[in-house]
Amino acid sequence: MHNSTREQWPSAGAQLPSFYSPRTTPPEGDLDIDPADFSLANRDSASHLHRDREDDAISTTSSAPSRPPSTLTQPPPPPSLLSPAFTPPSTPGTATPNGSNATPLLLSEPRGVPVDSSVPTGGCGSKHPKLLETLPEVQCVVRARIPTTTGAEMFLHLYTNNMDNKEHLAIVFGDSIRSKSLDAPREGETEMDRLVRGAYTGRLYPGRTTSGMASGNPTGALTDGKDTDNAIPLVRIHSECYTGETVWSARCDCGEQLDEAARLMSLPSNKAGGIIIYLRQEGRGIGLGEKLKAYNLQDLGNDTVEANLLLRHPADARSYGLATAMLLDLGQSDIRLLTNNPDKIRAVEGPNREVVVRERVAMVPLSWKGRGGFRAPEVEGYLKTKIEKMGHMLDMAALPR
Ligand SMILES: Nc1nc2c(ncn2[C@@H]2O[C@H](COP(=O)(O)OP(=O)(O)OP(=O)(O)O)[C@@H](O)[C@H]2O)c(=O)[nH]1
Repeated sequence: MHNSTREQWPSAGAQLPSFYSPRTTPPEGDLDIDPADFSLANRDSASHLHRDREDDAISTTSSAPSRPPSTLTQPPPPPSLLSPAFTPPSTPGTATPNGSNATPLLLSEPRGVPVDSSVPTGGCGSKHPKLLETLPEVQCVVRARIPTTTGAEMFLHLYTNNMDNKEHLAIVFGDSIRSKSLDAPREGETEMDRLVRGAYTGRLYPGRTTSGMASGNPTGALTDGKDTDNAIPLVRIHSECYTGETVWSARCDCGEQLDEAARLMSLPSNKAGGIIIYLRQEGRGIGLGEKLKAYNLQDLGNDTVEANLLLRHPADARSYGLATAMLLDLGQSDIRLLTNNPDKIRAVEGPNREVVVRERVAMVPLSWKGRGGFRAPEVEGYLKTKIEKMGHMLDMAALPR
């Protein structure tokens, strides 16, 4: 009944939120987009070649999964639709430090800006997300080594929890980060059981029979999961996006963000390792079916926030308690967070700041930096709405030239 009401929305004008006023022009007009900017014929072949070489350099020195080649070899964009004017001026924490002169930006570790969510000027926005009073319980039930197509290796950790029935994931780069719940001995289990569920040290090889951690305390890894020099690992909290990660959607940059996070965490200079917490909250928590309806509403002239609200969903229906609990299980109470989303910073810290975000590392779209990425009117509108309506901290003016 509820659903059918939603589906009849176009003729049910009386049910629209009071703020809703249909656009009279398509969004392309609003954004002043010239479709020719996106045509193949308009590409600059010289800069195209230059970027191909740059991408080659990345693949030999760093190793992270990447999008299909076609998304990496586009020319630099004409002046972006997203100008610095869209970014709120002097928002604390929006600055993106330049890469060092000595190390090429692509190969250097990303720089972060210090943030402190406990003070209003701490660079975490002004909103106070509603947090659960207690953190959910999580358990890592299995992990496995995943060699990736570019040579990087990571350990995929699969979690269960007491809040929902979904399989949330932690993608872990580096050897020093371990899950406490995975490593804890289980009653009655054999060494083979431990090997099969991934609770071992080092690597598996044919014929191996011992986990290397019979005492429940893995040799060669610190129990607090921290690297020896106490460096703070890079963390990305990523929400599932089937369209952007699997079916090549150019409506959002989710796939590119996932790849870029993996690339940064795989850099040899990133000694502290990295974690991508992959949460199963598709479509900012509204699910794939509802997100596809939102896409249709976007094609009818609404932005991403308006489309959610028209479907009677909040602009963002996500929560991050599971991410907090998973980070704690992985031994991380201080992190550097890769995000532009101020709500995410405070939310991932948990109700009692169980995890503290020490630095924010900006997630700048690759096409803004003139090194690959992709452009499309839809993703430009998506990013514009994030900045204008959701307070995302992106500052074109601070980018290195
Ligand atoms: N409802 C809705 N969800 C979308 C749309 N486009 C992408 N998403 C979802 O947005 C989520 C991606 O958000 P994140 O990658 O966590 O990024 P973010 O919170 O916006 O901020 P960053 O950390 O700065 O990237 C995924 O769950 C996508 O499925 C859309 O048009 N509508």
